[in-house]
Formats: sequence, structure tokens, C-alpha cells
Amino acid sequence: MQQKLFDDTDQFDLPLDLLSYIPGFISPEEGNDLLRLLLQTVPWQQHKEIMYDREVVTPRLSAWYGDTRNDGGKTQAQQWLPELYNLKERIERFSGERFQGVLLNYYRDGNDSVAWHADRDTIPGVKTAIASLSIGQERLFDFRHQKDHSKKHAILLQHGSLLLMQPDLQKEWEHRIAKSTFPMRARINMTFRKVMDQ
Ligand SMILES: O=C(O)CCC(=O)C(=O)O
Ligand SMILES: [Fe+2]
Repeated sequence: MQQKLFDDTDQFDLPLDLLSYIPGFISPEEGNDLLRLLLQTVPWQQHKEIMYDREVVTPRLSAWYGDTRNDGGKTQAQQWLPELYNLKERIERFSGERFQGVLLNYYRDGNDSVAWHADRDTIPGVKTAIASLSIGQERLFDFRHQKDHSKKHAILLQHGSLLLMQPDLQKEWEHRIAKSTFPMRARINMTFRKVMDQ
């Protein structure tokens, strides 16, 4: 377990209308098979990003599957793997949303992380819903209000869980996966995203 960043009094700030958390969206067995498959077959890459005006190497590996997205061409699009396409269809049926791509993030150990951010528009100027499926090591997903950092919360993203984020979450809140000083095994997160308005 990772140390909890926020204490339980922060529960009051949880924007319940903007998030839904579904533990066990896929079974532990399916999650294990998927973890093995993705670790072996994805052409994982470490990207560069601008952080506080400096170019830094991202402390995680990533890959993009599906239709080309508007991100300045940093992440090369891979053809859908059947397993990822199947998950996309199940998540679409469950959520009523449509997605055309998935960003995969691979956190190798507790040193890998993603810094505070709100997700950039995959359709310029449009905040969209995002569906985030996690497998492997459970990690804490912290979020805080962009204008009032005292409003904050953390959710433990368990193996096989799905987190549905409404568009306004990206408008008003930012999120991160913090580094951990506890030993951490591999985790893969898949964020299904819209590329077109359909
Ligand atoms: O790994 C996660 O759960 C979150 C990843 C994330 O925030 C992103 O890809 O934008
Ligand atoms: Fe994000």
C-alpha cells in the first residue's frame, strides 16, 4: 500500500458527480493475462515533456493505440490490438461514451509517476470524458481543485478497476500518480479517449 496523501476529512471534497469508480470491471485473471500481454508486446517508449519550461524525460513509459490524435505527433499511433479493441467496446457499452484511442502508461516501479496535470484536449477546445482502466500494482490517484489546492482527494486504483471521468473533471481538477517510497511492482493504466466528436 502507498501512503495516503490526504486524510479522511478530505472526503467532503470528492466531486462525486464527476467521477465513478468501478472496482473489478475486469476479473483479476483477465487483468493478469492483459498485463503479461501488454508488457511483452507493446513498443513502450519514454517520451519528453515540458515541465516548468524545462524539457524532461517522462518518468514512465507510454504508447498510443487507435486513431491518430492531435498531440503534435509525439506519440506514434499503433493499430488496435484485438484485446484493447474488445475492452474499448465493453467500456463503450458500459459508459455510453464513444472512444477512438487509448493511451497506455507503464509504471515500472515506485519511481515512475505522472506529475500534477489536467488532461489536454484530444479534440482541440473540447473537454471530453475519459475512461481509465488499471491493471497490476495498485497506486493512489490524487486529485485536487485547480484553483483551491486545499480541495483534494485520493482514490486507490485497484487491479482491474475502471475510473470514469466526466469532462468537467479536466476543467476544474488536476490529478497525478505520485512516486512511492514503498516497493511497487509494474502497473499499466489505459486511458480510453475521444479523438473525434462522435
Ligand atoms: O496512470 C493513471 O492512472 C493516470 C494517467 C494519466 O493521468 C494520463 O495518462 O493522463
Ligand atoms: Fe491524466
